[in-house]
Amino acid sequence: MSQKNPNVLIFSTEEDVAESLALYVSQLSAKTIEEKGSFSVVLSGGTLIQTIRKLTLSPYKETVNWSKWLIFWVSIPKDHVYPINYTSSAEAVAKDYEARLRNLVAEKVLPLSSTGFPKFDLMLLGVGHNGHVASLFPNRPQRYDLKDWVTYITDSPKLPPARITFTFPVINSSANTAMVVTDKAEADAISIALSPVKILPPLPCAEVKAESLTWFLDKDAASKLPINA
Ligand SMILES: O=C1O[C@H](COP(=O)(O)O)[C@@H](O)[C@H](O)[C@H]1O
Repeated sequence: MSQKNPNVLIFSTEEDVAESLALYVSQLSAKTIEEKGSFSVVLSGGTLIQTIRKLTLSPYKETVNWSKWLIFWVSIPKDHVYPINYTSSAEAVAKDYEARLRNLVAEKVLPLSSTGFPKFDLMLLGVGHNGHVASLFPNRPQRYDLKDWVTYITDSPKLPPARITFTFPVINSSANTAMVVTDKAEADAISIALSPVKILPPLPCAEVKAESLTWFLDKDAASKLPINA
């Protein structure tokens, strides 16, 4: 994967981020469907779900070719996974999800990247105030998992404690990734992640890579970037 510098877009308001994100996703969807006939999209949880709301409104709800979309959830609070038997453990839920992904790759519904991990067309990620992405947290070993496609955590520092998550090798095999942040609480993490001065260990949100990586920030989230100082 060739890694270019990320594209950092800063908007005055959350509403402007939502507008721009809907346009970005709809254009990428149209281009990808024309090229390969489908569009695989990974959604993480959090406020991102609210920020992509404009895709469900006109003109996008009529113009996006939804029938060609494949949607995957990165980080699923165990209690919200209704189709899965949520009396089973987070470990079993993660294994089940990975097995389903492996089937989709075997059936050629999802391509395999040259990295050996599935390649999604678009990964939509938020960032937590401690710099986590998906459910890959600082000070938790899951962020260093280079083997699994899907892993689990039972002591998440953010509720709920039991979650499943894609691992970094999957996240970083994506063709396009949008990091969407619209909250002042994440401003410190954003400034650390986008600083040319690197800290060790890096925050998880600083470890996200993609062939095309775009940050969608509102002015609150971007308030601690040097350009806004
Ligand atoms: O726990 C999580 O939090 C982050 C940030 O959530 P937000 O509500 O502050 O946007 C989210 O992006 C991630 O998917 C989720 O696992």
